[in-house]
Amino acid sequence: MFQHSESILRRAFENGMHELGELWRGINFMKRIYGLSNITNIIKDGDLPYPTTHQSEVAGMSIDLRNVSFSYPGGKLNAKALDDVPFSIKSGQLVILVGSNGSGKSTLVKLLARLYDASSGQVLVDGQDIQGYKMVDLRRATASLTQDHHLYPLSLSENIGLGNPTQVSETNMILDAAKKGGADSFIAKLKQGLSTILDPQTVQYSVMVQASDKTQVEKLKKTTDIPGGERQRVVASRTFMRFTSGTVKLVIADEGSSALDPEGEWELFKNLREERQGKTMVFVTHRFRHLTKFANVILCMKDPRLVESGTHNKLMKIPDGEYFKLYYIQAKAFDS
Ligand SMILES: Nc1ncnc2c1ncn2[C@@H]1O[C@H](COP(=O)(O)OP(=O)(O)OP(=O)(O)O)[C@@H](O)[C@H]1O
Repeated sequence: MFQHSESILRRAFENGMHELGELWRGINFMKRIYGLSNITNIIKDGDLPYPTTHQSEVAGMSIDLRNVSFSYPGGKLNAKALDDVPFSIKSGQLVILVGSNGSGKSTLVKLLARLYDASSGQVLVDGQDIQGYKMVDLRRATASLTQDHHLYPLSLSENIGLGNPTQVSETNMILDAAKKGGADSFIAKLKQGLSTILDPQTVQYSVMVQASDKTQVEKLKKTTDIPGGERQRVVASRTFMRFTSGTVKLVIADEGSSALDPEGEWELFKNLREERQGKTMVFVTHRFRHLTKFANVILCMKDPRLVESGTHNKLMKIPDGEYFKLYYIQAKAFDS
């Protein structure tokens, strides 16, 4: 009797502690959301509409980097994430950005998406300084598919439909986007299909807890109702939904397929390529071998500089070159 009461008491105490922990996490989460409203955007907005009336409505974005250098605010003293990088991407080109870890690939695409401004040098979009354009127009014209995208505690249909909010209830468009993003098969296996609501406790593990709280992030990752590969498929489907807006002129895919199996990744890039009409595409991936024959330009980074650029055939003619080396390393790592 005593033992029974003690075990009930202990369980009640443990449950109470667990609930307290949840409450504490919830309060911290809310605090961080309210904290966001105090953050001011240090990137200055421009006033030029994009696309301008001179630009073709149907052409992809052209991009020129003029000797761009960049250091992260608060990063290591004098550490450059990009050093004197020049290149040109013509409207509608498919570009593959390669390089070893930490060579500056993600930083480069963050500058193209204007998440940061260059510390020196200039980024030109369709011949004009990127800083002159209205940010909202540039965002509307850019679709980014990265590892960091979030899912929301909404239905799968809404999670995909948010790519084009005006069409969020168009089931056929959403189904088509899910197919292109590779999410259709796993969604079909769910009892509630597209109507499945993602669990608010687990779906946003990366924002529910501090990223530095690694144990908690790992715990939530394990209990999440949608595993990594499937998350990426849903996020990719949202990108395809975004294309239905007709406003996208630049597509950036930065390791947005890293959690997919090779077949899933191949399929995703094939479907992206099929949407090329009127869009410039920049793909960042360590598994680039299957893409090389489609690339107009390959940009090869080596910390933190652009060391080679050109077609696959041109770069493979530099036998001790960086691209040549990466090509064989990744071929061994991923194709065996
Ligand atoms: N937010 C940040 N603050 C400070 N330094 C950063 C930040 N993000 C990246 N860096 C540094 O900038 C450099 C370039 O990083 P970046 O992420 O662009 O490389 P990457 O080529 O995309 O690497 P990977 O292939 O591993 O994704 C690295 O030295 C990195 O440590």
